[in-house]
Amino acid sequence: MSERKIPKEVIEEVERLREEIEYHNYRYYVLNDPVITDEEYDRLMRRLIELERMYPELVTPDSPTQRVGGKVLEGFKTVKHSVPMLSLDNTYNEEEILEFDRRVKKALQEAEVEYVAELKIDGVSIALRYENGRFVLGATRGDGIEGEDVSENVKTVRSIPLRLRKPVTIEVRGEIYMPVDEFKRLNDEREEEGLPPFANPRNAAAGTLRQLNTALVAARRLDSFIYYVVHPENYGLKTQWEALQFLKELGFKVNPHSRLCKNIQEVIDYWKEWKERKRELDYWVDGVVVKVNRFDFQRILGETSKAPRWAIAFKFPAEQARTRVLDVTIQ
Ligand SMILES: NC(=O)c1cnc(OC2CCCC2)nc1N
Repeated sequence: MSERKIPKEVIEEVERLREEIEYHNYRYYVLNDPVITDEEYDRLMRRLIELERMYPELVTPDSPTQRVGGKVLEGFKTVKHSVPMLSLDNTYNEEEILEFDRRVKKALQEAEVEYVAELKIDGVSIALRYENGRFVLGATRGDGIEGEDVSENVKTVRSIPLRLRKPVTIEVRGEIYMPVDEFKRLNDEREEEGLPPFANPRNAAAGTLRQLNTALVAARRLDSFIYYVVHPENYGLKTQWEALQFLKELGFKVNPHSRLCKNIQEVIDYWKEWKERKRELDYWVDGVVVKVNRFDFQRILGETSKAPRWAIAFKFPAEQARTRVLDVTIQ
């Protein structure tokens, strides 16, 4: 069949709808500050779905219509990480975090070292690749060297942009998590269906990302926080704090509670504050991730095969297992 000529105004309308819909996804899911009603948003999406159905050759992998899922995959391809996805060593108390600070200062021969303190989101690590600002790959951590290509499922996470606000080629990393109220709703649903409940939001997020039916993933509300730029020097970034700002400018959802600390004492103060305040959050956190702020210092400190020497997890005390039975006070 000869190539059907698609009217220019159709191509223009499709492109405009894509930009507009992705902009509203950004406003709603990243900024939590929508500027149109749900009805207006649905009307835009329905119009784009209709045009893509009339002209399937116009569909692109980064079209917002791909966010509603509908594919059932055979399996996930394996993908090699550009640089290993490292894990974190753990510390559990002030004495151990002070020891980390001493080790860092000794290796750097520095008297003062700035840190970035970030809430440790209890979710699933994810690597995201973009080419000229367009989403091309989402991969799980796997064994740190290789992960699974879960791109089709990642596209359903509304806070993960399909197109960046700058046309950069970049890889970023972060956490995909399930908000607590979605976790509760999902477990209620599973109980009604006679399915076993998920033990915690992390397992629920991991289990969802492993689904081969993307419509099912789209029906569950996963969210994200991005915290890492691969090869930050390629973008003129000198510190982790600058990297977090850059990620925000690109359109990623970045955790608003991260704090630049001028010394380890401020890190300890931050940890003490959030050990108490974490109940205010609608996602689970299991501690604080402490990172040396300057990238030149990170390069000097380097990594072991498993974890960086320039970052560490400062865990909150484990909560005693929540008893389902209400505490009964003896009258
Ligand atoms: N769960 C988190 O919130 C989290 C995890 N990891 C990192 O940093 C990686 C970057 C290099 C080693 C650890 N930061 C975080 N905030």
